[in-house]
Amino acid sequence: MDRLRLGVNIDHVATIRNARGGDNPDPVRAAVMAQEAGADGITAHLREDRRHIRDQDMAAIAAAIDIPLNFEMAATDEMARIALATNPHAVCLVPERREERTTEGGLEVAGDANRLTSYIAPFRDAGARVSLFIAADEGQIEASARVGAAVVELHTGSYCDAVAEGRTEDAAVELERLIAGAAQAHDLGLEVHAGHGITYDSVAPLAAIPQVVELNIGHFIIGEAVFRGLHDAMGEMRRLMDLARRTT
Ligand SMILES: CC(=O)[C@@H](O)[C@H](O)COP(=O)(O)O
Ligand SMILES: NCC(=O)COP(=O)(O)O
Repeated sequence: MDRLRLGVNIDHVATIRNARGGDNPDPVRAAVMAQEAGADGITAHLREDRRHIRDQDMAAIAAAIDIPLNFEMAATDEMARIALATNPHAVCLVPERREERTTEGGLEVAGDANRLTSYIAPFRDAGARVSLFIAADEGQIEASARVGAAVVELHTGSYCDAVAEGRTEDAAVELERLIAGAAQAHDLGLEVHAGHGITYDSVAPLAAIPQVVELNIGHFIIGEAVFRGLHDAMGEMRRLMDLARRTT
């Protein structure tokens, strides 16, 4: 199997910065360090409420890195304007609710297919790969192919929560859902990514799904970097990913 790509999400460096205001710690520096430490891409989520990444961060990250930038955002007109001006390698459309603590559930694609088809078109024309952050649900996967996305990123949050909370039966059910979803998406011609809530404890079974070519991981890596540095935190994740890939 090909080497699995590791996209590092640096949102939560900005969360720490914003807790105090000012400029430190700088998410742009984190993006450059992650690149130096072997990240295959940088993911950043410009939320509508700007709770972590801000507009100027996105432009600065895009200018500072040489690896692909995956611009996560809600499918709004405001975000389309900003993202098209930033010219990212990829945009990943995610559902957003201001009251949520973190991204809950996947994007509703099946029920919003006409609007999303038109929304995606200018990104495709601009050469950006469009990814949809969805639950591993048959109808949403089928709709993602229909609206013209190139990529789906399967939401791994429920699986990772079950692993973290020791709910092994739930974890097994969620993992089966992700395995089936990855196969379906791949058969429909979609590139398959996965992400959300991934830790050292939950990464291996996800990395072993053969159709998954990229994992996007942020919160855990940034937290772990507090204790062991970004290079080591990423290195351990890389090691676990490569090991799982080799042993399948
Ligand atoms: C879509 C996704 O999974 C990430 O962008 C994540 O949402 C970032 O962290 P927050 O949800 O805490 O903003
Ligand atoms: N799209 C998922 C992502 O970028 C990382 O999510 P998390 O690891 O911060 O939960």
